[in-house]
Amino acid sequence: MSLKEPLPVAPHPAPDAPAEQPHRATAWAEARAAAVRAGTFARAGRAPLGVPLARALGQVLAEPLVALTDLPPFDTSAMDGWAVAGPGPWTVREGLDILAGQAPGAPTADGEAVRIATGARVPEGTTAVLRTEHSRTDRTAPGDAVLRALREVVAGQDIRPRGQECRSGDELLPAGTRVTPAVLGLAAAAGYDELPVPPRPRVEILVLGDELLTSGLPHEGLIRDALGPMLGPWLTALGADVLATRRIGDDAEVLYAAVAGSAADLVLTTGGTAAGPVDHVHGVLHRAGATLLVDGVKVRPGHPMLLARLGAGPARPGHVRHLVGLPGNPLAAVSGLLTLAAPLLKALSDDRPLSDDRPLSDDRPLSDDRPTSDERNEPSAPPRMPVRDEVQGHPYDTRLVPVVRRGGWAVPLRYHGPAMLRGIAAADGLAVVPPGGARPGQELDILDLPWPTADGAASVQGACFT
Ligand SMILES: Nc1nc2c(c(=O)[nH]1)N[C@H]1C(S)=C(S)[C@@H](COP(=O)(O)OP(=O)(O)OC[C@H]3O[C@@H](n4cnc5c(N)ncnc54)[C@H](O)[C@@H]3O)O[C@H]1N2
Ligand code: MOO
Repeated sequence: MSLKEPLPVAPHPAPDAPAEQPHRATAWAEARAAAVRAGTFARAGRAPLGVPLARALGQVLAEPLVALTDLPPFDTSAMDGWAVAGPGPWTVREGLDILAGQAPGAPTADGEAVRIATGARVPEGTTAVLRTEHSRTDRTAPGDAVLRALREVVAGQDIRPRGQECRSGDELLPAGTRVTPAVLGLAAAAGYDELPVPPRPRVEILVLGDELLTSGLPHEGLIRDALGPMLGPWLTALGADVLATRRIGDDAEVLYAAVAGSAADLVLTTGGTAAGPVDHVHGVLHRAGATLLVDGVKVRPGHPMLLARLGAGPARPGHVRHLVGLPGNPLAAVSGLLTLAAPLLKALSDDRPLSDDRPLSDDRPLSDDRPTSDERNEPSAPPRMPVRDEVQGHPYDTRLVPVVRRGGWAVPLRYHGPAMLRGIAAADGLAVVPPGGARPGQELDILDLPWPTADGAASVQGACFT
């Protein structure tokens, strides 16, 4: 594979270009759609994973739950009492009590009765179970007794016949069912040790930058890594399995080896997306034979973000891997996370069956904007809210602005600069501000954060508003 020609964007304006020229980066909504396409494409090659019952809770069934046995698996006594054969009174077969979990007892002959416990296998020849409290035994001689019924006995009473609930091979639940505690119980009863669930997307985070410290205070030009501690938990909250967060520095060789050797479905890099002397992401992608699907997005902050398809990597032949390059500025990285990584991961872990109305591809021309039915509802429409205050817009690009929800309004927060996290840390979501800005009262899409927010109440305290 090679870099796509022509590139869909020119991320860096020519030196003599006037400021604020519309660049050829991908429009924000189209970039999200491209990320969905990438996730959907990668999903097609993923086989369900068998996980032990205890780990399946909360996931969805990747395949229908088909009974592996008849339920009940044998004719079962529903009560403690007597297995009887034919009409009474019955001769009691002493010393042959049948308990649950035992091998089948000897067949009962017409006119015989044998003691039986709830859940025990009903012996062949049994025509009914007589509850203890509906019976009387009269001793006729030492070791001999006769059993009499105190009520009418109906054939088959208190016997749960084999297969009453299901036959082996019956579909008990359809694919896509959420695994609840009750589903775990049913699955265990039906013979399952493991359940087939969609594999969680595996993500590896590569944090670039020689200037980053992992502890202590900034000093001598060095700053704290704000993205390493943030991205892993954020991706986990999005349902990903985070394999590792690795600090790579600004070493192109180490970055190449990490990208080429990653077994993850999604490699997420931070920093190094621009054109500075140590911004190695583009060079490494080129060397790795990656296909750039999105190279720059018309969004502020975060416009140098990118999405690429990588070669298969070490995990298995045909493994579809992608890389999302997040810009280094921390709020720009959040923007890339919500624009590219989150929709890709959502599509990758979507548990609805794939449609077959059009061959899947993650790099069909941007001009082909007819959605497949897999994409039709994706990314799912975010909630909308009126914005309380005027929000300044970018002339050509979408803006993502941290907001709190307060009294039915989205209230924009200060400290929304590309390098700042103070706004997003107090926010309930990010408002999507169209090019040109928004008037007070204008309805805006709000991107939710993948954790419970206080919907204003707690976040407002100490937050600074524009
Ligand atoms: N000539 C150009 N320069 C820049 C452009 C451009 O289009 N042309 N875009 C600017 C924009 S916008 C952004 S955003 C950044 C993106 O830069 P990179 O992705 O290459 O990121 P870095 O240069 O590595 O870092 C940028 C900035 O962020 C700080 N940083 C990086 N990683 C972390 C981290 N883990 N935690 C905290 N802070 C981090 C880094 O120290 C820099 O200050 O490029 C502009 N330049
Ligand atoms: O991505 Mo940058 O300024 O747009 O932070």
